[in-house]
Amino acid sequence: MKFTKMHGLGNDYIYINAITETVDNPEQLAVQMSRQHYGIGADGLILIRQSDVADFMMDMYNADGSRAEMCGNGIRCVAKFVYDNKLTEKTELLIETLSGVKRLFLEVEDKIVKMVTVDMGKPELLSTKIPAISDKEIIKNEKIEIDGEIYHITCVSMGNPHTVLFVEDIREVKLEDIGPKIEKHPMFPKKSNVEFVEVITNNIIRMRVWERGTGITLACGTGACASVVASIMNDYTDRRVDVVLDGGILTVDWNESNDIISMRGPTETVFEGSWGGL
Ligand SMILES: N[C@@H](CCC[C@H](N)C(=O)O)C(=O)O
Repeated sequence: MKFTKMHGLGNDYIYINAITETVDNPEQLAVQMSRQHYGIGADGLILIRQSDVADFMMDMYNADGSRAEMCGNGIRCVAKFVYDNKLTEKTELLIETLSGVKRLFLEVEDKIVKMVTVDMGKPELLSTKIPAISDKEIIKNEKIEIDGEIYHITCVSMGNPHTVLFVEDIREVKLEDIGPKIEKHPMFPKKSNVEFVEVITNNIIRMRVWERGTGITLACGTGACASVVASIMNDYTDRRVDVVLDGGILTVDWNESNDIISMRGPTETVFEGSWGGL
């Protein structure tokens, strides 16, 4: 089976053209391929499938084999994959996900994809839709207690669930300790991605992420968008923000007139290979 390893700001996935390759058990394959030392090593697996309603479909699995509704960096890499592999010549594409169809724009110079922007759609703020169990309709700067400590959370869905926490100094956050406790907190029936954010200016935030189903990653596109939405909701930033992640910078814009979020950033192909049959 042919695969391609790609990343967006170090958020790395294994990409398979499932239009031509048969993948029987994607959940199990995601676990096997994503493992360091015994597999390829990645944050998860992304299958590119045919779509009845868009140009292509993205089918995404985290490193633990769980399926996710949306992946912001992954979908930008899917756009580069289909262009580079000549599955399309379009530089404006529609890609179906489990959270709807997204529009993508490729910036191409001399046939080389430089940057990819994705229209991520509208954020969902209703707690019932995130989903999060709460007596509040919108969870904005609400308290939760974990191990006797009080944390303030803001919850946003970008098709997938996110919990954002603002901190004074991001270097002091013990992500590997607190991340999984929030991810698996009983208030989140589908678990949650977790973002810690330090506001630098009203146009720059620093963010680190604990991803549902994967753990610490170098970047998260949906997480960057959720963090910008939470920053605006809490009056910390303007609507166009550079999000500084461990792996690089994503530019996120929450359009005031149509409520749509766009996200722009780089994508890279690392290598190609074949899996199995040895
Ligand atoms: N890294 C992704 C998000 C991947 C899915 C996430 N872990 C989930 O389970 O919701 C991104 O760039 O958005």
